Amino acid sequence: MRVIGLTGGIASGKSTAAKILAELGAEVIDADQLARDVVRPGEPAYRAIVAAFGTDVLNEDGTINRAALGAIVFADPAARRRLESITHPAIARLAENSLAELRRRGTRLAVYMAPLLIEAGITGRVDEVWVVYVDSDTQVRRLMQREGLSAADALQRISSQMPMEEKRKLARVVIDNRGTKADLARTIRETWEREILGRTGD
Ligand SMILES: CC(C)(COP(=O)(O)OP(=O)(O)OC[C@H]1O[C@@H](n2cnc3c(N)ncnc32)[C@H](O)[C@@H]1O)[C@@H](O)C(=O)NCCC(=O)NCCS
Ligand SMILES: Nc1ncnc2c1ncn2[C@@H]1O[C@H](COP(=O)(O)OP(=O)(O)OP(=O)(O)O)[C@@H](O)[C@H]1O
Repeated sequence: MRVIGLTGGIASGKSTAAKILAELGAEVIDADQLARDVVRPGEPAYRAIVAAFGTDVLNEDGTINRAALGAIVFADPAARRRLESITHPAIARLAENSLAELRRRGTRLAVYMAPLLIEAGITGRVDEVWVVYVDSDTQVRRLMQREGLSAADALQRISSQMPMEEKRKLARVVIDNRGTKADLARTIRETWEREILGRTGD
């Protein structure tokens, strides 16, 4: 099974790109979804978060208040690293399980979509890295639009990740998402034809 690690900055268009890849036939594993799964009440990571950050980061129903936790960790790198030290090992375990299950089913092509693929040092677990790229003005604009954040908050989130210009240097494939969504769909179809259909002998 070939495993593509799909990454890029926050709001670069990874989820949009992954949806198109899934339509073309790839099996997609989404690290952001795994990050939600590992912090469900009752999970070890949930208990560790409450021990580290207190009950202020909980909703009334006991689930994690993601906006409250996000406000803490995106403003404080030490707190963010603390949260990552709790969640990342659990996310990595679930990702390995999902990949193993896909292998058992005889899947040919899997996409592991992870915003922190490079920062978390897990590029070694995928066969190649694809980066979805946008310039920083576009990134800030789309992030503000999607989350209803101020420019300052959007920039704070972006600066908690490796700069896109550095990420793109580490990629086998750079998917340019500065254009429209239709442009993105066309770029991905072309990439699929070149990188997937064109390399079936691998
Ligand atoms: C901080 C949290 C609670 C915010 O939740 P929220 O629902 O607002 O955002 P969501 O999880 O959908 O993430 C949105 C985007 O934020 C960025 N992001 C998330 N966590 C981080 C982080 N630790 N460092 C830098 N960027 C991050 C990613 O680009 C991600 O796609 C949540 O992101 C979280 O638990 N993060 C820690 C786990 C993690 O590292 N997740 C990334 C996937 S490996
Ligand atoms: N080419 C495009 N033109 C206009 N808007 C776009 C384009 N591509 C994506 N978007 C929008 O930009 C936002 C970010 O895209 P998306 O959610 O796919 O990014 P992401 O990289 O998965 O983000 P995150 O890291 O936060 O999970 C979304 O609101 C999406 O609809």
